[in-house]
Amino acid sequence: MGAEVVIEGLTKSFGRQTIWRDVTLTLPPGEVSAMLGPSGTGKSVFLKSMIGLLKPDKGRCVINGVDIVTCSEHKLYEIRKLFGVLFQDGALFGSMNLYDNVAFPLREHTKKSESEIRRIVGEKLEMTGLAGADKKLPGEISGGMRKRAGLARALVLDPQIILVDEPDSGLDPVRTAYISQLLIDLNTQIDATILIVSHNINLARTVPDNLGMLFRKELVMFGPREVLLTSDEPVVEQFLNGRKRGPIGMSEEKDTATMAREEAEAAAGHSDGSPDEDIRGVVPQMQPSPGLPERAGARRRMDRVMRILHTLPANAQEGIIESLTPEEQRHYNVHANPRYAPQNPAPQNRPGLDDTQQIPRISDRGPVPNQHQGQLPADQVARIPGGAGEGAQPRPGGGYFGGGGNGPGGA
Ligand SMILES: Nc1ncnc2c1ncn2[C@@H]1O[C@H](COP(=O)(O)OP(=O)(O)OP(=O)(O)O)[C@@H](O)[C@H]1O
Repeated sequence: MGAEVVIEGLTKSFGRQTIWRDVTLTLPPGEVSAMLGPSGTGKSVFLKSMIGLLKPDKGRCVINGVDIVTCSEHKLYEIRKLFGVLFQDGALFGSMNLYDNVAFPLREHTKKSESEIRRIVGEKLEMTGLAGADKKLPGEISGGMRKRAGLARALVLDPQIILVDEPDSGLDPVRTAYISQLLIDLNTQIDATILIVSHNINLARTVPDNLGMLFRKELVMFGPREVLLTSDEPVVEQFLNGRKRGPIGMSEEKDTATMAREEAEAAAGHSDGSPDEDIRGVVPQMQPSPGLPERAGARRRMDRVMRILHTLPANAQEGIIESLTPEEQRHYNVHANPRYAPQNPAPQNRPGLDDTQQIPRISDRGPVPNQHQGQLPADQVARIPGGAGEGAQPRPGGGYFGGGGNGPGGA
């Protein structure tokens, strides 16, 4: 399983310019997380800080018990070997063919024989769909292939943590879907902890287990995907819907007067070309390709999220319970909230829910209640079995759920 990354109070400035401050989050081991944020909010700086390429001003970033902010150069060198990084452009050496590019970290960092290197490189090229392209130069292949070659190279040292900087940059939506699938498949196969930085809405909605967002030099939120996907936080809502109206402006943020004017114009019927439909709500997550086993990270995440369910905003709780199959609802001893079902005239059929459990999408229900204020009333809170004692049940795949668990800020 991949390594857990615990980040506490991380702050980074360049001179007098603070990029972000007091970022605290935990990347759960073996899960896929994504960090969103408008351009220039410091997402790439965040990735570089995580591998020690940039030094934060304060805070901690702890991996396998080592705080990479304060550790020695030697320790940092060792910790970096746990990482595989896919930079935006693949960062391939232009004069080397794909084989040599992918073999490079093995030749640099290990004493493996050329025959062993050939085996590993062949395996990684195969995994990334590049078998047969090993003799090509980076300049001779498409942007999508360069990304996959960069990913193959990021995999050769068997990383426990994979950082991916904007996997969709320069790619069309179809190639973006393929690279997204590849990331989910890799997570299934090697169970590494993955952090993706992106501003692609579709990728954000369908790929990661956990979602976070940087804005105004702060981490707006970080937690299970359902929290962000059902949030009515204005900046999150604007971002997920790709709207001009909202706090994010052309050069990062707008003043209150501009926002008020835009609201008034919209209320008066002015269209700024933004989509009308509110796409908030939990959509199904991308599954591993057919033929691959169940994703262990997804199974662990489900157990983890069900342990912290009662701490999450009401809409997120609802989205999570709705996305469970009836068997899973029974297993976790939760049920979809019946408040909405009878009032829904034409519920969309959801796989895994019987007629009485059909619940309208959040966007079908009119205004979303503010989920950041308080908790659900006690009678509406999902009942979660307690610790490993009473109520704990064996899972089909082994192990028990209950006990422990992070707060919502810790994903
Ligand atoms: N080495 C550096 N020295 C000084 N400033 C820097 C350095 N690297 C990044 N910055 C500044 O940090 C800010 C955040 O940059 P960063 O590239 O992390 O943003 P981003 O969120 O990844 O943007 P995008 O989505 O457009 O890639 C920018 O204002 C940038 O100019």
